[in-house]
Amino acid sequence: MADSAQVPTLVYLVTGGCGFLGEHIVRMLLEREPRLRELRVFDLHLSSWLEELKTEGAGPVQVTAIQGDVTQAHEVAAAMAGSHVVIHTAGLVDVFGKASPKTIHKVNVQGTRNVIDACVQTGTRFLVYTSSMEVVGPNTKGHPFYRGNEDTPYEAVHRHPYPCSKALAEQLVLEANGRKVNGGLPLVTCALRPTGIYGEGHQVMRDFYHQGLRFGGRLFRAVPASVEHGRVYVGNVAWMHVLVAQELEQRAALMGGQVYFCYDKSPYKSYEDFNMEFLNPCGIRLIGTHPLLPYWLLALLAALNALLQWLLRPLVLYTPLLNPYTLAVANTTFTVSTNKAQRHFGYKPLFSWEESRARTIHWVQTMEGSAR
Ligand SMILES: NC(=O)C1=CN([C@@H]2O[C@H](COP(=O)(O)OP(=O)(O)OC[C@H]3O[C@@H](n4cnc5c(N)ncnc54)[C@H](O)[C@@H]3O)[C@@H](O)[C@H]2O)C=CC1
Ligand SMILES: CC(C)CCC[C@@H](C)[C@H]1CC[C@H]2[C@@H]3[C@H](O)CC4=CC(=O)CC[C@]4(C)[C@H]3CC[C@]12C
Repeated sequence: MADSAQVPTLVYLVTGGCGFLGEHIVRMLLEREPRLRELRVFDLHLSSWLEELKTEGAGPVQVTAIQGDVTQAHEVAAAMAGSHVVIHTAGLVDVFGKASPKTIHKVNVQGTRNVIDACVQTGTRFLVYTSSMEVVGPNTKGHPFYRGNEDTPYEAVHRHPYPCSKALAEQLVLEANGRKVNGGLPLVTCALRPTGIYGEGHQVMRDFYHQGLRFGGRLFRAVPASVEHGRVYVGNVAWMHVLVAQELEQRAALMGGQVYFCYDKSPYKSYEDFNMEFLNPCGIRLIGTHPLLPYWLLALLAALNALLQWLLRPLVLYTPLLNPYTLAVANTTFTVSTNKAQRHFGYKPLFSWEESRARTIHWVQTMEGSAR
């Protein structure tokens, strides 16, 4: 990438740029990448905020909205022609059985293959991939991953289509590092592994909030408070993507082919206790210091939900929050403690825990249908 502090020259493409994380990446790039000339936002479904951004919020940067499908190689290649950096965040995030395993594989694995091939074909040299903590675990055996880092040994065994697809896609991205792209220069790739992301726009948080409202401002504890979950604020995940994209050229030898967990100063808590950091100030209480139902009963209900999903599939899509996979993930400690991103490219969280919390609470309070 040419160093051009004065004249913006760079063209970025963000796949999945209209999603929860994608929107934050798009806005962060506009705020924090002064070398940006054009920002291409590629997504299956284009959002209305993009139109507003194009007309008002982008300053001198040209924002180009591209409605496209990562599973269609020609669409990806056409969108990518002439771009310098790709942030590939598009993906099918489904642990509830909304999509078939085949579709999840197609979008997450074939889609990623198409992005890599398009880099090679069009001569795009820098690829940042949004992977996931799920590539590591929790594994099917429920082994805890406690304050682990990128080098912590862990038996990564997956059966669920989502983590399987993310693991395969990440592998493709890492193996592509060093491949010659059109023009003869090497591709530089990197994968970021967020833990559970939270913040403005988080759909699962929205669901929990509305469920709490339906139950008269109450949620019932389902997971022991002792099970810790790694969580990271969406603004910090977006900032990490932008920083990696900015540093990949200068530090290609160090960063190329590497994985980085996304982390910040969010506290380690159980999934539910963490959510209460935001939902409590919005009028929702978590009932019980221990799970109200014993684990065996929850496991039975989860299995029943899975059976119902299968039986009802020809008639209706039944996708409850509780299924054997979500129960297992929610009940397994998975926390990260690392400074690899700081050592390799100087990452420091842009948002403190207090700011991340305040922003998320504000979002819940102003959400459509909120109690205020
Ligand atoms: N939400 C979370 O807690 C975590 C998410 N991730 C990863 O972060 C990425 C973004 O996730 P979220 O923003 O949470 O999900 P999201 O569902 O809000 O965003 C994904 C975006 O990709 C787009 N997309 C889906 N299929 C597409 C296709 N075939 N072609 C083009 N665009 C397509 C969707 O329209 C959507 O805008 C995903 O790759 C996910 O695996 C990783 C760790 C945690
Ligand atoms: C009622 C149940 C007992 C509790 C339900 C909570 C679950 C819906 C969520 C608990 C842990 C979440 C996952 C975790 O944060 C890791 C993830 C990483 C990703 O890349 C995608 C999302 C997710 C799988 C996330 C999904 C919801 C949970 C399973």
